[in-house]
Amino acid sequence: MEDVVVLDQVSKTYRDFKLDRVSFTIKKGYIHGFIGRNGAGKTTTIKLMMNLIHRDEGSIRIFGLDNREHERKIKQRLGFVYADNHFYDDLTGEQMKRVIARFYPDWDEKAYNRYLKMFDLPANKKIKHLSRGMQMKYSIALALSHNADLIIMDEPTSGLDPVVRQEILELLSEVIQEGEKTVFFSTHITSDLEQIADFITFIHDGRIQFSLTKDEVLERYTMIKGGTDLLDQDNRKLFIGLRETPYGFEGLTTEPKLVYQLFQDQVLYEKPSLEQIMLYTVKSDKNSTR
Ligand SMILES: Nc1ncnc2c1ncn2[C@@H]1O[C@H](COP(=O)(O)OP(=O)(O)OP(=O)(O)O)[C@@H](O)[C@H]1O
Repeated sequence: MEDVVVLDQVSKTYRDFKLDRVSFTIKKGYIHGFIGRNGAGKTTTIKLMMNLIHRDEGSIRIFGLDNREHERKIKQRLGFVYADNHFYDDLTGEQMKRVIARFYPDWDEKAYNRYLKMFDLPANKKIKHLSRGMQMKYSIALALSHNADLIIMDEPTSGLDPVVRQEILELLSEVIQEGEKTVFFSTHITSDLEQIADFITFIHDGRIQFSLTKDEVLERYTMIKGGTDLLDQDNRKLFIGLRETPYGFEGLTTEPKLVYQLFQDQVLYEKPSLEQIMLYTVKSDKNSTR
């Protein structure tokens, strides 16, 4: 598998936050999701990749090139979609397109018109008069129309209704079908990733918790449910995170075989959702830093 992006030990310190030695790779031809809570460091990481802010340490290579030394060359092959509308509000879609198209020798007018139609986007309406969903679709259409090999998006589906979100997810799946293009996007919406992501990187408090294929993530963790009377000081250590109620406990583990040796059929073994994995991993982190 070819690496499109390689982050190696990338750090950035703000007054109250440190992005701490972040390393992961993005593989060509796949959809790669980037999850984490508010303030975990997703936007900071993306800004570093886009060379919008300067890293303190580490290296970032995109298409095999250093992202600072070869910024222009890289950006010709890259489509970047922001969470908020960064277009000139008073321009119409058509006027905006003319501004953007000039920057890209590979601009594909036919593709642009096809995406406008596919997304049902009016070309002659002022951008400020488009809904949020439409603005997002418009940004994606622009990114795709200059034939970008890599699309990077910061929270593309947040604040959108389920129908528009689904349309965008389907489009992204279509984009990678031929194996030439790569999509990387950050989100809080784990169900979007369950649906379409091939790879998932999870960041918490400025540190990467894991960067794996979706199948590896789902195989790694097991959710155990049973009565709280089964728990003692020792076997609690088998769980990454535990939630106890008067009716029983629910715990996430990466050691289902050890749990089975102890509890066998006294507990239930279930596949966790990505959301549960995120919640329980974060919880355990809180406990360990107390
Ligand atoms: N320019 C800055 N100066 C100081 N602190 C900053 C700056 N930019 C971001 N931060 C801090 O860095 C932390 C990480 O922010 P970041 O925007 O990367 O998180 P995020 O994971 O994208 O969150 P969200 O999901 O809410 O967008 C936050 O605590 C934020 O306050």
